[in-house]
Amino acid sequence: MATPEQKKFVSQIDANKPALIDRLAKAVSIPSVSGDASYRKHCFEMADFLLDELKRLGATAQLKPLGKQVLDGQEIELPPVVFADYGNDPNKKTILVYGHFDVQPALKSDGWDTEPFTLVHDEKTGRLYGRGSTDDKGPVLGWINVVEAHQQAGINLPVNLKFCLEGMEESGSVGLDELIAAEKDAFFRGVDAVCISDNYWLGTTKPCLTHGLRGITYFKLTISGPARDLHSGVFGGVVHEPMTDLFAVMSKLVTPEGKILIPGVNELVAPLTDEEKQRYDVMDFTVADVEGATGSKTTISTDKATALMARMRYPSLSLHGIEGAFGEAGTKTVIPAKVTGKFSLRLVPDQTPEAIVELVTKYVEAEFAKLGSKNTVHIASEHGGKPWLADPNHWNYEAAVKATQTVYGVKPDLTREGGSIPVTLTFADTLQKNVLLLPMGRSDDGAHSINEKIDISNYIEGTKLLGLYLHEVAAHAA
Ligand SMILES: C[C@H](N)C(=O)N[C@@H](Cc1c[nH]cn1)C(=O)O
Ligand SMILES: [Zn+2]
Ligand SMILES: [Zn+2]
Repeated sequence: MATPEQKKFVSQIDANKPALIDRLAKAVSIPSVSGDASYRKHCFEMADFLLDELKRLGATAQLKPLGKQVLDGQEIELPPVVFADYGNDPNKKTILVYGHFDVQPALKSDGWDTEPFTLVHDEKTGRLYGRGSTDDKGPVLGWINVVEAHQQAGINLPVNLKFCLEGMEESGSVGLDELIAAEKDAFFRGVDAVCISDNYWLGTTKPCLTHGLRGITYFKLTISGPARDLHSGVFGGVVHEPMTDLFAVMSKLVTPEGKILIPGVNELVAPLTDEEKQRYDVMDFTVADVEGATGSKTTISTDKATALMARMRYPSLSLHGIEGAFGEAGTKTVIPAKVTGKFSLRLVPDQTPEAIVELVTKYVEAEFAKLGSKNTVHIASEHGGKPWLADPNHWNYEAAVKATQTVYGVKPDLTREGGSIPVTLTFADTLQKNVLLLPMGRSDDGAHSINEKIDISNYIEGTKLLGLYLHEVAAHAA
C-alpha cells in the first residue's frame, strides 16, 4: 500500500515521462564505448554528463581519476569514476548505488535497424532503441530521475544516497577494486547496503530480484606463423597456417551442446542439492522466453530447469571472434599470418579466475602441441571476476520485494544472473554489506546485441521501483 508521499512521487514520475526519455536520449547519444581507444573521449564526456546532472540536483559529486591503461597498444587515461553523495542525515539509512556509463561497441553495419547512438522511440511498440538504453544508461538515469522527482514533488528522499558510477564495466572494471579498497573508510563510510540495477528480468513480464552472478575469465589465443600474410595459391599446403591451427585448438574447447572440454573445469562446480533443483523447477519461466529473447528456436535443452541452470548455476564457454582473419565481403585468397581467437568462460561457485586460467592455459598449450605445427602459440588471460552469491534473507531484499509488489502487483522471482558484474563481489567483500541486484530491463532487451532497447514501461515503472525501494528501506529502518 503506497503512502501519500509515495503516491506523489509516482505521479511525478508519470508527469516527467517525456523529460525522462529526453534524458535517456542525451545519454545514448554519447558513444561511451570503453573497449575501443578511439572512443575513450566519449567515456569522459559521459562522466561529465552525469557529474553535471548530479550537481544540478545538489549532490556533492566528484570525478575520481583511475590512472592509465594500455589499450590497442596505446597508453591511455582510464575513464574516471563518478562519486556523489546525496544527503548525509545520520538518522537515515545510506544506500550505495552502483551503475556503469560505458557501453559495448555498436555499429549500424553490425545489423542494427537504426543508428545505435540515436535513441529511437518506436511509438507502435512503446520501445526505446539505442546502445546503452538497458545496459546500463537507463537504470543509471533511473536513480537520477528518482532524486529529481522527489525535489519536484517536494518530498524528502527518505535515505542518503551514495553514487558510484564507472566507465569501464564492459572492459574489466580496470582500477575500480583498488579505488574501492582505498575509499573503504572514506567515501564508502556509512554505507548500510548496496543496490545495483544492471541486469534483466528472466522473461518479459515478471520482475525479479537477483542474488547471484556468474564470474568471468576472458582469453586471447594467438597463433603466429609466417612473417606476413601469404597468397594461398603459392603457399597453401606449403606452410602451417595459423588459422587452421586456431580452428583446431578452438574446436577442442567446447562441444556444440555446450559441454566444456577442458579437464578440471567442470569438477570445480559446487554440487546441486535437491533443494536448489526444486527452486528451478518452480521458477516462473518457459523455454519460449529464451526463444523470444534470442529470436530463434536454438535452445540446447527444452527442459525448463536445465535451461535455467545452464544460465544460472553452471559454467559456460563462448567463442567470440577472431582478430586478424579475413572478415570482409569478397573472396580474398589470403593466408593470415597471425590470428587471435577470443573466448571467455562464465564462472560459478566454486570456480575462481586463477584456477580456471591455470587449467585453460595448460590445456590449450597441450592441444596445440598435439598439432605438431611449427607455428607459435600464445594464450593470455584478459580481465576476470569471481562469481557472486548473496543472502537474500536481508532487509535490503525485503524492501525490494515490497516495492515490486507496489509497482507491479506481484511478488518478484528470486534469480541468479548468467552475466557478470565483478564489482558486486568487491562491494560485498570490501564493505561487508548486503548487495541487491534490482533489474529494470527485460530478457529480450538485446543487451550487447544489435537493436538494444528498453521498453518505456520498464524505464518508467523501473524508475518508480527504484524510488519506492528507497522508501521501503527507510520504512524498514523506522
Ligand atoms: C550484466 C552486466 N550488465 C553486463 O553486461 N556485464 C558484462 C561484464 C563484462 C565482462 N566482460 C565484458 N563485459 C558481461 O556480463 O558480459
Ligand atoms: Zn553489459
Ligand atoms: Zn551492464
